[in-house]
Amino acid sequence: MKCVLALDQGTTSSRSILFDQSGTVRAVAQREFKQHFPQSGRVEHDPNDIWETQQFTARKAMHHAGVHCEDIVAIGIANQRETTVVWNRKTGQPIHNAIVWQDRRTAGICAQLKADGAEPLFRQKTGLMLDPYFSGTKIKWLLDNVEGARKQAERGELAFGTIDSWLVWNLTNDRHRHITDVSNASRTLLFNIHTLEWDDELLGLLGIPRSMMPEVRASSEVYGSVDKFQCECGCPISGIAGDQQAALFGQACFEAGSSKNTYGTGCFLLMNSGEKPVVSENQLLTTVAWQRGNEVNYALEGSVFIGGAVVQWLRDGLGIIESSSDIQKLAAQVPDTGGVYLVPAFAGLGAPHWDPHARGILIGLTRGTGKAHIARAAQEAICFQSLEVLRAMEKDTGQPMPSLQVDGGACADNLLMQLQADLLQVPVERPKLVETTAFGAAALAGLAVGFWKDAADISAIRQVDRTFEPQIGKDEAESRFAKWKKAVERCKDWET
Ligand SMILES: Nc1ncnc2c1ncn2[C@@H]1O[C@H](COP(=O)(O)OP(=O)(O)O)[C@@H](O)[C@H]1O
Ligand SMILES: O=P(O)(O)OC[C@H](O)CO
Repeated sequence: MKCVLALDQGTTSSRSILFDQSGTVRAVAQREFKQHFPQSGRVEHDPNDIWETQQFTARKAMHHAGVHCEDIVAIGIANQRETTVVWNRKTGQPIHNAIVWQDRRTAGICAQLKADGAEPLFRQKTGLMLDPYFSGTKIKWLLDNVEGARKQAERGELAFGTIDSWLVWNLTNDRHRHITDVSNASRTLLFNIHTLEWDDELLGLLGIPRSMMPEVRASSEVYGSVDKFQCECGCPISGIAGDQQAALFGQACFEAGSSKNTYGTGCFLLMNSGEKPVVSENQLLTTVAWQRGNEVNYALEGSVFIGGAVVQWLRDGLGIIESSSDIQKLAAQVPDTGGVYLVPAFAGLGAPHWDPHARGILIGLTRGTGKAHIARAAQEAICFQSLEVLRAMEKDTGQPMPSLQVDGGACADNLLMQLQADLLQVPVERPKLVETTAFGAAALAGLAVGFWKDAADISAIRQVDRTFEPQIGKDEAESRFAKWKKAVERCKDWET
C-alpha cells in the first residue's frame, strides 16, 4: 500500500499521519512534548524534543500501518509557524530553546520599532503587524541575548529556521538542506510578500545577517530526500506549508473567497484571496497561502492566540476537567454562562486588537457562578474571538460569509460548534476528515510527485460530516457579542 507521510508539528504535540491515495487515514501517532514557561509571557520549546517526538511518531505510525519506507511516496510537513530556532551549522545544536509564537518577550523591541515609525514599512512589505508573534524580533532577541551569538552569526556560523526548516535540516542529516517554503517565510517579518524574497532593508533594521536565512522554496516540490541513515530508500520530502495554510489547502479552499477556521491551540481564520495580496483595513494579516510551480496564492488571516489552549488551562491550570474532551459535558450542565465572560488574553490579544500588553479576565462573577459556567464561558470565548475576526474579514471583503468550514482538535466538541453557529449566525460545516492540516501537507507533497494529479483530486476527498445551524436569534447573538466586547476592553493594556 503506497502512502504519503504527513508530519504535523503543532504547538503542543508532534503528529505523524499516513494517507493512502483515497485520502483515508491509515495510521496516526501523536506525542505531546514539554512546554517551557521560564517567565511570565515567555513560552519555549526544546528543538531536540520537537525533532525526537516527530521521529518517534513517524516510526510509530509506520509500524501501526505496517508500512515500510519504500511504500512512502512522499513526505509533507505542516508546522506551527513563527516559532524560532537558531542553531550552529557545524554542530547542528540550537544555541537556545526555540522561542514559541505565543512568546511576548519582544514586545519592547516592537514598541521601539513602532516609536521609530517603522510599522508602515513592515506592514507594506510583509503584510504583518509589528507584534512579538512573528519570528523577526525573536531572532534579534536571540542575537542580542545569547552570549557570543551575534559574532557567530556575523561569521556565518548560525542558521535560523522556523520549525519546517529545523525538521528538514535534521531529516536531511547527510547533506543538510537549509530551506523553508514561502508560506512559512511570510510569517517572519523579514520576507517581502510582493517580491517573494528576504528583504535586506528589514533584515538591516533588525540587525539580522542574511547568511542566517534559509533558501525560500515553493510549497510543493521535491526539496531533497530523507538521509539514508534514517530511511534507506530515501523518501522524497516534497511538501511544506505553515500549518494554517496547510489546513486551508487540506480543506480544498482553492478559490478566492473560500475560507476555513482551525480550532487548535489558537484559532486561525484564513480566507484565500487569490493571486494578489489583499491589504486589510481591519487589522488582519496578509500572508502567502502557498506556491505551486510559479503560481502563488495569498490569504487574509485573523490569528487568535488562545483557542483550544483555554481548554488546557481549565484542565492543567484550574483542574476543573480531567481531559480536554470533558469540557463539553461540564459546560452542558448549565443552559448559559450565567453572565460570565472569560477573555483568555493569556498571551496578549492577536487579531483584530494586537495588544501584547492585554492579560486574561474573568468577569460577571456572582455567588451563583460555578465551574460549569466558567467552562461554558471558555467555550464562548473561543467563539467570540473567531466572530471578531470573521467580522473584520467581512468588512475587508465587503461580503457576508455564508458559512464557515472548520477543523482542528477542538472542533470535535459539538457544543462548541453549536455555540459557534449560534454566535456567528451562519452554518458551521465540519468535514469528515478533521486532520485537514496534515492532509494539506500530504496533498502538497503528493501533488509534487504525481501521487495525486491535480486540485480536483484533492477536492474530491473532502466530505462534510455535520453542519451546525444557528439555534438562537440574531438579537440575542448581538447582545451577547456586545457584552463580550465590553469585557475585552477591560483586559487591554494591563501588563506594561
Ligand atoms: N474534545 C475536545 N474538546 C475541546 N477541546 C479540545 C478537544 N480535543 C482537543 N481540544 C483542544 O484542542 C487543542 C489541540 O488541537 P490540535 O489541533 O491538536 O492543536 P495544535 O496543533 O495546536 O497542537 C488543545 O488545545 C485541546 O485543549
Ligand atoms: O499549533 P497550532 O496548530 O495551534 O498552530 C499554531 C500557528 O501556526 C501559530 O501561528
